[in-house]
Amino acid sequence: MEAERARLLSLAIDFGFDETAAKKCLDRLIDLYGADGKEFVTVEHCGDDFLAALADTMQESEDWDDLQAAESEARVVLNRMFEKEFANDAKKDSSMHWRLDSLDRASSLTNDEDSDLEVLNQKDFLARLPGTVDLNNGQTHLPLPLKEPLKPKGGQKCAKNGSELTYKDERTSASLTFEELKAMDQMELANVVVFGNKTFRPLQHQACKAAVENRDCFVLMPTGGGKSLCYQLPATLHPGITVVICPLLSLIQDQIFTLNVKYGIPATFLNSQQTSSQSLTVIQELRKERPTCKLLYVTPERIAGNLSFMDILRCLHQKGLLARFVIDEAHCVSQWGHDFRPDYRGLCCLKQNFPGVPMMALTATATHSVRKDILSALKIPGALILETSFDRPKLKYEVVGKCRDSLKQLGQLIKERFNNMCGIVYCLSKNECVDVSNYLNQKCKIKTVHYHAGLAAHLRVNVQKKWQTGEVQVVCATVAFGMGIDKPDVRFVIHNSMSKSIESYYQESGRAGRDDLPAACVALYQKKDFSRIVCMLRGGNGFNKERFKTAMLQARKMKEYCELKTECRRKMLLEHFGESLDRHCCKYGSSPCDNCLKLSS
Ligand SMILES: Nc1ncnc2c1ncn2[C@@H]1O[C@H](COP(=O)(O)OP(=O)(O)OP(=O)(O)O)[C@@H](O)[C@H]1O
Ligand SMILES: [Mg+2]
Repeated sequence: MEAERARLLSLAIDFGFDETAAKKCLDRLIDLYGADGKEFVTVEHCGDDFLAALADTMQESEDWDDLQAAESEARVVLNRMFEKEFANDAKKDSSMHWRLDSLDRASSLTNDEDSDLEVLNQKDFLARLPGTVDLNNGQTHLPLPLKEPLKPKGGQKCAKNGSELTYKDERTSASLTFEELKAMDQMELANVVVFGNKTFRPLQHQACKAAVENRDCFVLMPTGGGKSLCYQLPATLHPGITVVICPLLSLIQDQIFTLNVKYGIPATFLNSQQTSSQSLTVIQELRKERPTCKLLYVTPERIAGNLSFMDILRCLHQKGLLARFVIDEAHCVSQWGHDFRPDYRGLCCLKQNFPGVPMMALTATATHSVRKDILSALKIPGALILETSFDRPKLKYEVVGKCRDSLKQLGQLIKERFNNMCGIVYCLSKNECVDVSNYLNQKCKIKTVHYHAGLAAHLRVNVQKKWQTGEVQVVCATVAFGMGIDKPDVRFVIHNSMSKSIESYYQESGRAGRDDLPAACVALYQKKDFSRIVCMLRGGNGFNKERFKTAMLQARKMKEYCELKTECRRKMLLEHFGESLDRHCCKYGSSPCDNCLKLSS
């Protein structure tokens, strides 16, 4: 008993809990188990329960962030977009078009009655671009892009099994010649003309092709790898509607805006929080003989067990207009994933009810067991699996032990290594981001702003704008910052507190270096942060014992990452996702992790 007591105490201390509080809590636990249950008081039997009880007894001084606030704001924004659109529609007597005059060119390709690209041959297609191409004159150039012109980029590399794929000059303000356009297939042309991309990124073309061939497929690509295009492009080529299941309103908001406003592709949404008149308008559109919208975004609870929605899908299917189901952020399907959502489990009904309708599932974070679970839950065991390496070779992974004055340490780190560079500092709670931001501003004269889900929507937009335009250097944020944020030149992501899982860490740190230039991912670590994670997991909405255990396992793995002494951090991250890496690739690569760097020096 004494030996177990000592083990449990050392477990608590190892996880950063205060020793006196741990002793008290352990005495209570031993009392609870009583004389008969003594043999069960072991680390193996009740280690997690002990840590959980300990977390419960700790003073709740932190304001944990959750995505609820961001979600309700997104609902308001979506509602506004919706109302505005339909107010305009009443005037122009058309439906489901979010047109912008400046994007008429794109709209004319996708919104017109007979606009499905498949019915157009290449010549027709080009001829429909107003005043841009003289088909009798091979020299004429088609001006790009429909999106904001971006400067040509350096080659971005993606290594898979030793082979290197390079993608460069992704979007360019340079024009393409007629010859170049003529040599393109239908998908390449749509990529250029509708989406403003010069080339496909690795696997995008294969994924689009699989979709066009109506195959079920599972796409695994790193964060920011370009998964959306894999289903948005085929949606513009196919007749009918692509139904996209997306877990968060904030992600839907971002996609709806991009599709309608940037690309001129009509897209709409249904969620359980719309007013009945709003959903009725969408439903009427869907029930039309020939609906205009090409993509329909829905949240998962809209599908599972919803008979009226199933009926709408059935009607679309009967008319041959149900093009595809897309499950974005598919890791939410799996209980073993880092972001399990019970409603995603109900998506099995899609294949059951519509076996002939192809399905595409996409994620950036799935271990091998999660993948298997996703495929079986969605009932697509034979899906074509398309995966690129999760490696981000230009990201330098490091862990720095926190000193006593950790804020000073953070300020110095930014000043010395990332002076005037753009970055994100991730914090665990709302009050932590406010404190860190204030300290960096006042004591270190680093221009920062804070961001969490509790800020009003207009403040959040403001913060994002200031950071995006470079008016401030650093955002101190909770995990609420990141969804839909796609800034290319983030040079560093520092975790001021440990992430709750390897998956979250990979996603959050992956916001660095999207321009494929070197960037640093630094985790500041101290044991105490683990106990904060335990408190957060205990306090989370909809606490559930089983999920707590899974979350604890995930957090432990993250702790292991932070405590690696000599092993390669990149290797551990990749192995977590089932990918093997020869350590030499990190050690002799362009951005070795801190441990590999130590080895070579
Ligand atoms: N072929 C391409 N050429 C140039 N830019 C591209 C291409 N494909 C996608 N992009 C751009 O890359 C960015 C990231 O794309 P997207 O949001 O689809 O990534 P994602 O894989 O869904 O990332 P996340 O895992 O964060 O959701 C977007 O700005 C998108 O416009
Ligand atoms: Mg995405």
